[in-house]
Amino acid sequence: MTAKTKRSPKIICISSGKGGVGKTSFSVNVATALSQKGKSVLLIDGDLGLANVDVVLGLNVRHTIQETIEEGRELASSLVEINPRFHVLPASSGVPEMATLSYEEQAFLTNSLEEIIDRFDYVLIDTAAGIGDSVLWFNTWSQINIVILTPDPTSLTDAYALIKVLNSRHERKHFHLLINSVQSKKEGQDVFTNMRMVLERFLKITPLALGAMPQDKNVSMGIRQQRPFLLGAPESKASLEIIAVADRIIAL
Ligand SMILES: Nc1ncnc2c1ncn2[C@@H]1O[C@H](COP(=O)(O)OP(=O)(O)OP(=O)(O)O)[C@@H](O)[C@H]1O
Repeated sequence: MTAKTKRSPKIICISSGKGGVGKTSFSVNVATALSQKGKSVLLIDGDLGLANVDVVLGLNVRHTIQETIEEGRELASSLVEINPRFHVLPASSGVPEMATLSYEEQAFLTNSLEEIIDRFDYVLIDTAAGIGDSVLWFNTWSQINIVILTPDPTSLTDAYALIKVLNSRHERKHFHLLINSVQSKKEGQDVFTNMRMVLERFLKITPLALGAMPQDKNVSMGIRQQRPFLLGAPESKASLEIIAVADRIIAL
């Protein structure tokens, strides 16, 4: 692919409501899997004030999205190449004001993003936790909304709250659920069925199942080693599920 090749990327937002449920780990690894399958991927760190995609990948970041918003620096200058088919757009950490962009800043960032994304097949956004403005805005900018939840009841509650807000205030109707840290396939199915019943009953939304990631020590090891578990442990249960999820994303 040359830098000038124009594409029509699929924009995919990855959110959860609750923090610490595995968004960043999932985003980094599914981006790696898509790139291994020959797709050109941009992963945006959408946690604008408390970024960690760069940490999980062990990147040496020179410029971030913050400099585009605050100084007008060209967004393309912040792109970090992981490999020719996988780029990252890092954000800043410890900058609280980045978490709440004004309407003008959001519009400026949207325009800047739209100038660079047509080089990619997939644009993935790893959002912040919670249901703050930037989370809602990235979700409405995207075509595909992935919501990650774990079997933990508080995770279900927060995922439901996120979907409710996106549905009631932003008219989003289609959600793909990724159940993370399950002990068995059955547990993943049970959590999905439970969430689907609640969403159908109270919001008239029928979610789609994207997959169930097993609890796997290779996931936390990958984070500690600052390397995708898909590369460090390609035969692990987590890697096999990530590859299956990447195939399902390609089929969407
Ligand atoms: N499938 C899994 N098996 C084992 N550990 C996991 C799994 N998924 C995530 N974890 C662990 O959970 C922790 C949080 O993961 P991660 O940082 O990806 O979550 P997050 O949702 O991005 O967090 P935040 O909301 O703070 O951005 C990490 O220590 C990670 O190793």
